[in-house]
Amino acid sequence: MGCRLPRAAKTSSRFSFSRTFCVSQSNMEKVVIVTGANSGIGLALCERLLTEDSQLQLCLACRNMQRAEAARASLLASRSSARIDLLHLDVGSVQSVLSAAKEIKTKYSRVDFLYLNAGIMPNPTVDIGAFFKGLFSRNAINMFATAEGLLTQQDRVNSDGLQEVFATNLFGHFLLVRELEPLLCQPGHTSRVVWTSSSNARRSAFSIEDFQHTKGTEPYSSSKYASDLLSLALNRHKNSQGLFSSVTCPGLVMTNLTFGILPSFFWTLIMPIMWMIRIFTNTFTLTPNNGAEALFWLFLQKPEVLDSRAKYHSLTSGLGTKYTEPRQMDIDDEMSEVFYSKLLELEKTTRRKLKERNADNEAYQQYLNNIE
Ligand SMILES: NC(=O)C1=CN([C@@H]2O[C@H](COP(=O)(O)OP(=O)(O)OC[C@H]3O[C@@H](n4cnc5c(N)ncnc54)[C@H](OP(=O)(O)O)[C@@H]3O)[C@@H](O)[C@H]2O)C=CC1
Ligand SMILES: CC(C)CCC[C@@H](C)[C@H]1CC[C@H]2C3=C(CC[C@]12C)[C@@]1(C)CCC(=O)[C@@H](C)[C@@H]1CC3
Repeated sequence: MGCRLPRAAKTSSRFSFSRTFCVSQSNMEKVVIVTGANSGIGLALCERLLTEDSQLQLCLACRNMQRAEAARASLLASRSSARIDLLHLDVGSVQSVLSAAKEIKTKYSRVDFLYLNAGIMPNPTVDIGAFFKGLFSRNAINMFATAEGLLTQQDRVNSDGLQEVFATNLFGHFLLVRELEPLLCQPGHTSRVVWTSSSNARRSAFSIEDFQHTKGTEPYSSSKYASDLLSLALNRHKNSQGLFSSVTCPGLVMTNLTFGILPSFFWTLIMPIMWMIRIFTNTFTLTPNNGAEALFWLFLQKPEVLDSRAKYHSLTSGLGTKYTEPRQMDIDDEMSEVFYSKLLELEKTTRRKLKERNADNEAYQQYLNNIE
């Protein structure tokens, strides 16, 4: 267990307002990109960031533009002068990541914070038997905090030929970081990448030989462990270029993702119990605002205070006080290094495949044009 951290001294200062952006954006205004910003923890984080720093250039990178518009409208409702851009990004699609990165590079000259928050847990199943067994064991608190042994998911292969959970929760984000390196690694400037991982990330669910988790039934847990490993590797490779990566766990938060685990009437039934459990476990943060605590707290920190081997947990006390606590991750340098090189390999093959696919499509289009 790590120590409880005080709320940091505010590092962001307020500067005169300027409406110009694009490449000419002022050196002082922070550019913050949040993936999966249209709901849940991502949206709550955006609210907190704008409340902290009204000069932010905030970019909501979302798959569903209708929901992104609604999110922007809700953010603007209380902060009409906020500077909020929308960007279409499906992190589960290689083509979409490359196009979005291109757009980011034309819009901004620098990225200060990149929150890699979008995530999925498709077709979850709860092992009710294991739940009741766990409930009366010494492991009960841990079970509520990590869902260990409780949850399985059904994954599938996406149109890029990748496992969907891996592609969305990890690889798309990795590719985005790779594409944005020129904006993230700038001389004399530090930039930050913040992953929304989970306490459900478990070494035993991850295999370096099967890092996409094609064989197991815990792709979510595996993908979150993969983000922990990757963050460590990014720090090793990129700190010297001014890029710092951190990992967070929002705790158990009631969002679309969790509401998708059990039927909604069930959640309504057990909600009073959930609020009671919160008295015994500080990981039941429950509201997106509480869940975003560690993500927001990291925004206020200087890179020098960060621990690349720690996961920053959003916690909420029984009385409702929210705070951030770093806890050491179960990761090792060797595995993170091997994983990093495997990701670089996969990046190469994926880019090559995409090029071939685009060339095939172009040739086919040409053929259609010729016979018309
Ligand atoms: N809720 C919890 O208890 C916990 C959540 N987390 C993590 O927090 C993160 C946010 O989830 P949470 O707020 O809970 O759930 P939500 O479902 O509310 O948010 C998930 C966000 O990710 C977006 N998203 C999903 N797939 C893609 C994609 N392919 N491309 C772009 N965006 C996508 C969703 O957009 P769309 O509207 O298009 O679906 C949505 O905005 C996730 O990474 C999750 O794993 C971690 C620990 C606990
Ligand atoms: C009576 C019922 C069978 C009660 C079932 C409760 C479970 C559905 C929850 C208990 C612990 C929860 C949990 C998560 C999901 C819902 C539970 C399994 C997460 C896995 C959600 C996503 C995360 O990333 C984790 C941090 C959560 C850990 C706890």
